[in-house]
Amino acid sequence: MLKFRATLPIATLKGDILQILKENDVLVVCGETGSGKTTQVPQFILDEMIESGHGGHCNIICTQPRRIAAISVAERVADERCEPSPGSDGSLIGYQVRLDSARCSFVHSTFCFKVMDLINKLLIDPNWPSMKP
Ligand SMILES: Nc1ncnc2c1ncn2[C@@H]1O[C@H](COP(=O)(O)OP(=O)(O)OP(=O)(O)O)[C@@H](O)[C@H]1O
Repeated sequence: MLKFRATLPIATLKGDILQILKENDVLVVCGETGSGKTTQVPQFILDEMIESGHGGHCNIICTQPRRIAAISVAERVADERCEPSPGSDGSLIGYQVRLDSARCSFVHSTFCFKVMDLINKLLIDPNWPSMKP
């Protein structure tokens, strides 16, 4: 999996992406379909936060247009990281699609949401997700 990830076009841009994110609040990434935007960019950020000792404060939300895509991306990222299924004990990855939630109670790292569900959640609680110490 690590070798596969390194072959994706976006892999060569990891350093640039992280550097730009340090200096800016917003980064727009455009690339060919399958180049790794969805599965890799959240992992670049997550790994950087873990390596710098801030993994516990890291909260990444990855929205997807469809329910099946949200679940599939979460499962794919968990596979790539050799982690248990999304939402299982010890997995850093979770997803939420309407009432279908696979999310660890103690880790808040990467969530794949159907985009409308995220908007609804934020309309109910603009402070969501709250950072945990
Ligand atoms: N569920 C999966 N099963 C197998 N391979 C996958 C899966 N999801 C992604 N991949 C592989 O990972 C690569 C990167 O996928 P990713 O979804 O990150 O690309 P993307 O740039 O976000 O594409 P898109 O613009 O279509 O959303 C794909 O080219 C594919 O080879």
